[in-house]
Parts: sequence; structure tokens; C-alpha cells
Amino acid sequence: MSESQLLHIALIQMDITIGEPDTNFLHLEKLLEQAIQAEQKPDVIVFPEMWNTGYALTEIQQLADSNGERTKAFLSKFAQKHQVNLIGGSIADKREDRVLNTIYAFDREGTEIAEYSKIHLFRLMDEEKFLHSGDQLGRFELEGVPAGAMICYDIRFPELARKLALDGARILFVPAEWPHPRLHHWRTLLMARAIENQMYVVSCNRVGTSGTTNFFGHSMVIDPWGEVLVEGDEQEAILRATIDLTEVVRVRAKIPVFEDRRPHLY
Ligand SMILES: O=C(O)CCC(=O)C(=O)O
Repeated sequence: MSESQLLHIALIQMDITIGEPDTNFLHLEKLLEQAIQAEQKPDVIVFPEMWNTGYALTEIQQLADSNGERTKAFLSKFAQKHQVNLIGGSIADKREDRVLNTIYAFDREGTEIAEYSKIHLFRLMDEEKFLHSGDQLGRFELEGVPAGAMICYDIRFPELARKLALDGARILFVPAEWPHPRLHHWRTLLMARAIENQMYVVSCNRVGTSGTTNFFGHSMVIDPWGEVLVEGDEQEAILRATIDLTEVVRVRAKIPVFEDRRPHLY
């Protein structure tokens, strides 16, 4: 058996002030400073979906970050200063007249390693009326480990997670703004994605209220056997877990799902 390959993860399960990017940047910076100060310094920090604006969809054209420039400068500087990888949640990201919901990720040198725009827009919350969907998969390498990224509603599409797993992903990152009353969907779908693909699922959901919508947190790190290593409650918090990437190899050898697939039949 190979030696352990550990990654210390911190999740910033934060509240977001709708329509106030300046407030959200300041708030996130404060939480990032706390996350980095821990005795066990994180290797990777993850935060929620659309943390710059929240779902201020009717004003999103004015509020979105132009080409993600402010966000990218902020994340790159922090990543380099603290020598930490950042899976930078997602932001409202303006490209000419279109707004996308985009994850930017940076490595310890402050170099961009991933960019993924949400491909499934959530019609129950009118996303398709204000946002454009991405058309590329979220595949990247984190410290040499193949990884994947999806955003919130994307987890309802098992084909997407399976495709990322077939392409080699051993960790799936999921920033979200997932509200009540669908907590059981959130927990069940995340666990299913981890178990069926035998990979780590690292999810970060926001907390707090926007209008009448209550976001429940419950950010989770789930191992490839489906065990929950850490789970938040409904309060703002920095959650921590240590994952061992060799666990993916062990679980895939124990129940060889990927070898037993019969894709010619389905
Ligand atoms: O699928 C769900 O129930 C929630 C999805 C969602 O809130 C989102 O994608 O923003």
C-alpha cells in the first residue's frame, strides 16, 4: 500500500450580504485570515457559491466582477502570501454583456489553476433568466492530484460527476448556495456522488438569509466510502478535515466499480 497523501482542508461556511460585494470581500478576507491561523495550516481553502454578490440577480449586470479581475487579484495575492491553495467559491463574473457563475482556483504560488462556470442553471430560482451557463468541464490538478469542480445544482446530474471521475478526478469540489427545505437532497446527493464515484467530495455551502430564502450550511467533507469527515451546522464557521488521497485507491480496489461498469449496456 502506498504511503498516505494528506491534504488539510478548510471550508469557509460564511454568510453573504446580498448585493454588497465590498462587504463580502472584507468579510471573506477576515475569515480567510482566521482559517490560515490554525495550528494545522490548511493546504486548501474552499468557500461558497456567488460569495461576491449573493443571488442579487436583478442587479447582477451592475454588480458582477468584470472578467473576475478583482476576485482573481484578491485570491492570487492571498494564495501566494500564505502559500495555500484556494478553490475560490464562485462569483458573479461579467464577460462583456454576459454574467457567468464562475469558480477560480489558485495554487500556493498564486497561479490560476482552474476556471469553471456553472453549466446547469437552476430554474427554480430563475438563474437562466439572468446568467449564462458555462460550456467547459471543471477539470484541474491540485498539487498533482486530478480534481473536479461543480457548482450547487450541478450535483443533481450524476453523469457530470461520473465524467469527472472517469477523467481521473479523486476529489470533487462543490461550492454552493443551497437553501431549505431541501437539506435531505443536499446531503443525499453529495453522499451518493462520493460513494458511486469512490472519491472525496468537498462541499461548501453558505449560511444566512436572503429575503425569504434560508441557507442551511451543512458543508461537508465526505470520503470515498461515504463517511462524513466533517459537517457544519447552520452557523457561520470554519470547518476542517484532513483527507488521505490514497483512500481513493483503496476503496476502488475493494469494490472495483470502475472495472465492473458495462457502459455498452447503458
Ligand atoms: O438543486 C437545488 O435544490 C438547489 C440548487 C441551487 O440552489 C443552486 O444551484 O443555486
